[in-house]
Amino acid sequence: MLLAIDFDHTLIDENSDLWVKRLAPDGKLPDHIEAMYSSTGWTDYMGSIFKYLYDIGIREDDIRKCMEEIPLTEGMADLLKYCKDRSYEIIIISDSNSVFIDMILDHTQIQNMVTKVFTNPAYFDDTGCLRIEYYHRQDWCDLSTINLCKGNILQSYIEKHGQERFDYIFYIGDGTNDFCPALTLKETDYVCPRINFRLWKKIQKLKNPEYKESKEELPKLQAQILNWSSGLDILEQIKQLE
Ligand SMILES: Cc1ncc(COP(=O)(O)O)c(C=O)c1O
Ligand SMILES: [Mg+2]
Repeated sequence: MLLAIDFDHTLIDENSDLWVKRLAPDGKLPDHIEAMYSSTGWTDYMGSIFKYLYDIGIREDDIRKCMEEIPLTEGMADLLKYCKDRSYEIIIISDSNSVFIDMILDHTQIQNMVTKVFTNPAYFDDTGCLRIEYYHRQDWCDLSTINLCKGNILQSYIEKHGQERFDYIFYIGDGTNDFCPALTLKETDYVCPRINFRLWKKIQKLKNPEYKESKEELPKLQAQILNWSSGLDILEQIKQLE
């Protein structure tokens, strides 16, 4: 069994990149930084936010405390613990960054339950400013951001470790950037969209008969769909498969 889990709004119940903005005065960033946001990639935008926070005196400890306030999503700690106890593999694939994810995994004591984290590498430089880099630079997938294609990461992981090792693969996510990995799954796998979030809405639309009859060429989703609002919904399904 392989569990591939998104981070923001999936493992944690917030978006860590948006959450860090509360360290700015009144939670507001200068317009020229906000103007850098792009839905095709937000790594440069986040890099500018980190530089700005550094310039106004925010340091590693402030960022850590800020990250430690973010709650895990309901049922996720139970789901991870159950899977870890059975030696199932758990990977995180996220377009956040390695510093935020490490801080939160350490604080919530789930670091040792996770086999591997795939995300944009980040570090505090010699002056103490948080820096972020692209996970990779990609031009093959227009469902993904330019710096991170989750479908490519998931499939590379499966190929590297051997498809036969995983009787079932669960991909758990919430956002539009989780659609690409969802499309790479087989009929025996499960895509788990968080109810009422963007991935769920996208998949609902795909299954709608009216949309099906339209002439638009539809992406093919082969995996079974397991909608969820708590990690326990996914845990229940895993128990049924055992
Ligand atoms: C600024 C920003 N950070 C992070 C994310 C999502 O990251 P993740 O892949 O961890 O859900 C989004 C999604 O739109 C975003 O806009
Ligand atoms: Mg997400």
